[in-house]
Amino acid sequence: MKDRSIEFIQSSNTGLYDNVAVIGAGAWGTALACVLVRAGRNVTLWARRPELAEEINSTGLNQRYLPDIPLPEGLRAVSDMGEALAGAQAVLIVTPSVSIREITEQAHALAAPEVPLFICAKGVEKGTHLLMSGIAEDAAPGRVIGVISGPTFAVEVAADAPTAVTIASNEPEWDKDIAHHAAARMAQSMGTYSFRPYVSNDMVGVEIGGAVKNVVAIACGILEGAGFGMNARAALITRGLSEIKELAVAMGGTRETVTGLAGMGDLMLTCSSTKSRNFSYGRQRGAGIAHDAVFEGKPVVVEGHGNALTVTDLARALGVFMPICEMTRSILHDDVPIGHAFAEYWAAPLQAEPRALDIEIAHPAAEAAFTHYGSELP
Ligand SMILES: NC(=O)C1=CN([C@@H]2O[C@H](COP(=O)(O)OP(=O)(O)OC[C@H]3O[C@@H](n4cnc5c(N)ncnc54)[C@H](OP(=O)(O)O)[C@@H]3O)[C@@H](O)[C@H]2O)C=CC1
Ligand SMILES: O=C(CO)COP(=O)(O)O
Repeated sequence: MKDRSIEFIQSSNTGLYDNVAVIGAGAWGTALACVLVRAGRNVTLWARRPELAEEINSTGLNQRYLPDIPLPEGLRAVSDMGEALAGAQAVLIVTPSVSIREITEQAHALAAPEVPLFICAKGVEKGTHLLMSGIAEDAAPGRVIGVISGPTFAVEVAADAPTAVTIASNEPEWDKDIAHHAAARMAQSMGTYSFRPYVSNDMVGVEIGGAVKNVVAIACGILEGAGFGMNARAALITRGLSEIKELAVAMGGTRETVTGLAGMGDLMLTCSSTKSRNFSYGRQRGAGIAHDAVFEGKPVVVEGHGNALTVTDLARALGVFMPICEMTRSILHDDVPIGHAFAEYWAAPLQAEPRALDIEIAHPAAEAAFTHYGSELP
């Protein structure tokens, strides 16, 4: 049967957010601002450095974050957050996860109270174990909070390549009044011929996918850098999905969301391309390059590095076992040699698939795995 509420949205523009502020002019913030301009919205992009705002306005480029990609006409950048938020009907917050609390507090103080905030960073906060939406609910009490996530390399989105995302928000009873639901309004406000948003009311499921896939992508990169083949990568992606599923369900999300764009979609993308900073970081570490020398020593946002700690802290607190994330944590944060960490994972007692069956069988060659990988790898 046809979904009549969706039909209503398609035939109505009353719910559009005409004026949108995008907070953060890095790769992802600038790419999302491009989408919104192409969708016909009035967009103000906030850059914390005035010289970056000036470059975007005067050259139509953001060379540091999106080299040589022409930005659409009509995109206006400012470095005063108050100016960016004046008149905004919706706000996208697109800075790295460690800055989301501070930036959300600032935006909350400046934006009109009815304006929803959509968080576009991926991660879990250190100490509190909060997802990005949880931080925002803390930092901006009483406000509608949404998230945008999915398999989306910024460089492709900025270049107008076909891309699908999931947009979720924290409003109750969204199915009863979908035309006025913030996720649906934002989906309609930013959809273009190339950019296809899906809507969801499972923020937790959407966010767990985004946070954990970066950790698994580092693990996949490490194994590739260390010389493993595609079989090992496929195993990690699949078992990584199982870890995402277990954590999401423990947090109140659904398995279905995890198999969607923001879970499986983003996991597949990030674990299989050197366009991913997380995968590339892992690949360099796997090839024996020290943390400080990765990306030739230039600072690059690699969310999975810090999230290897925060995701496993969260999982431990909930009693969820995430062996791939634990392996990654031990390599990145506890200096465990890659071969040893991998053997620890690979030589664990054999289990059922799915793991919910809770069966453990002795590994017939656990010692050999330690001998083999422990001595073969860096
Ligand atoms: N790039 C991508 O393909 C995608 C990224 N994301 C997520 O989006 C988030 C942002 O990533 P991305 O845009 O790629 O990162 P970038 O490194 O490209 O840009 C980061 C931006 O945030 C600003 N910034 C950094 N630290 C702070 C701070 N403490 N306070 C305020 N602004 C700050 C930077 O400003 P300055 O230039 O002044 O340093 C820069 O404008 C991450 O969580 C990432 O996982 C999600 C989907 C796709
Ligand atoms: O989140 C992303 C793609 O969906 C971007 O991945 P990286 O941060 O690894 O580049």
